[in-house]
Amino acid sequence: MKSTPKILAISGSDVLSGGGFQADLATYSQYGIYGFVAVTSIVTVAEHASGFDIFPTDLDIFKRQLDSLNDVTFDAIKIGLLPSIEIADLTLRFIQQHQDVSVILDPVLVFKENKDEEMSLMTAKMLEFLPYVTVMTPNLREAEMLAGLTITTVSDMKAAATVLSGLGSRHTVIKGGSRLDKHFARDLYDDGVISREFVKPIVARNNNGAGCTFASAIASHVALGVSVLAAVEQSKEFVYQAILNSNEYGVLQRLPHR
Ligand SMILES: Nc1ncnc2c1ncn2[C@@H]1O[C@H](COP(=O)(O)OP(=O)(O)O)[C@@H](O)[C@H]1O
Ligand SMILES: Cc1ncc(COP(=O)(O)O)c(C=O)c1O
Repeated sequence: MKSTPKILAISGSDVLSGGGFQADLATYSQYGIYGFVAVTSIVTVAEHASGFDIFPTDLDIFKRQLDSLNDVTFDAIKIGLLPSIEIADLTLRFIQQHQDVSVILDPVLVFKENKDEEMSLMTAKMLEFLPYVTVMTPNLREAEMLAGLTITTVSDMKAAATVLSGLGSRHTVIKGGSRLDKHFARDLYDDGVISREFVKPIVARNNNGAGCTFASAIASHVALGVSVLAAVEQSKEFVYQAILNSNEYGVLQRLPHR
C-alpha cells in the first residue's frame, strides 16, 4: 500500500485560524495528506490600525524545528508567512538542501489587512528563492512588488508573469482575487510557454485565508502526483468552495463533492 503523502508547511500561526498553518493543515486533511508544520511566527489580534501583530519565532527554535525534520521525506513543501529576513534565510537554506522536493511558495508580503506596507527587502529575498521553487502564488500586490510593475488588467498580469518567468519562476500563479475585478476572481497561470486564465465569480463573503488555502491545495495536488496546471485548476475550485462556506473568521476548507 502506498504511504500517506507528507507535506511540510513552513508557515505562521493565525490565532483566528482563517489563514496560516491552521488553514494549511485543514486543507491537507481534506486531501488525506499528513501535514508537518515548522512555525515561522505567531499572529495575534491587536487593537491598532493594522488589526494584528506578528511575533517571529525565536531564530534558534525555528532552526531546531527544521533540524528535527532531517529524516522525513516530504512529497511537497509549502512556504507561507516568513516574518524576517533571518527566518527567510534559514528557510532558503532548508529548501536548497531538499532540491528533489516540489516547493510551493506563497510569498505572503501583503496581507488582506495590510495592503500598502513597504517590504522591499523581503521582496528581493523572495526572488532569491526562485531557483528552488516549483510554483509561486503571489497575489496582485505581491506580483506588482516582485515584478516591479503596476497591474490593473489581465494583460498587465501577463506582463508581470513574463517578468517573473524571466527572473526564474517555473510556474507562476498571479491571484487577481477580489483586487482586479468587481465581478470575477481572475488568476493567471504562466509557465513561460503556456499561459492560462482561471476565473470564478467573486463571492461576497469573508475570504481570509483564501491565499493560504489555495497554495496548500496546489501543494496537495502536486504531492498526490498531479501536474501543476491541473493542480491549479482543481485548487481554484477548492478555494472557491472554501470561500462559499466561509464564516466570520475565515474560509472553511471542504472538498467540492462533500
Ligand atoms: N471574494 C472572492 N471570491 C472568489 N474567489 C476569490 C475571492 N477572493 C479571493 N479569491 C480567490 O482565492 C484565491 C486566493 O486569492 P487572494 O485572496 O487574492 O490571495 P491572498 O490571500 O494571497 O491575498 C485566488 O484563487 C483568488 O482568485
Ligand atoms: C500566519 C498567517 N499567514 C498568512 C496569512 C495570509 O492570509 P491570506 O491567505 O488571507 O492571505 C495570515 C493572515 O491572517 C496569517 O495570519
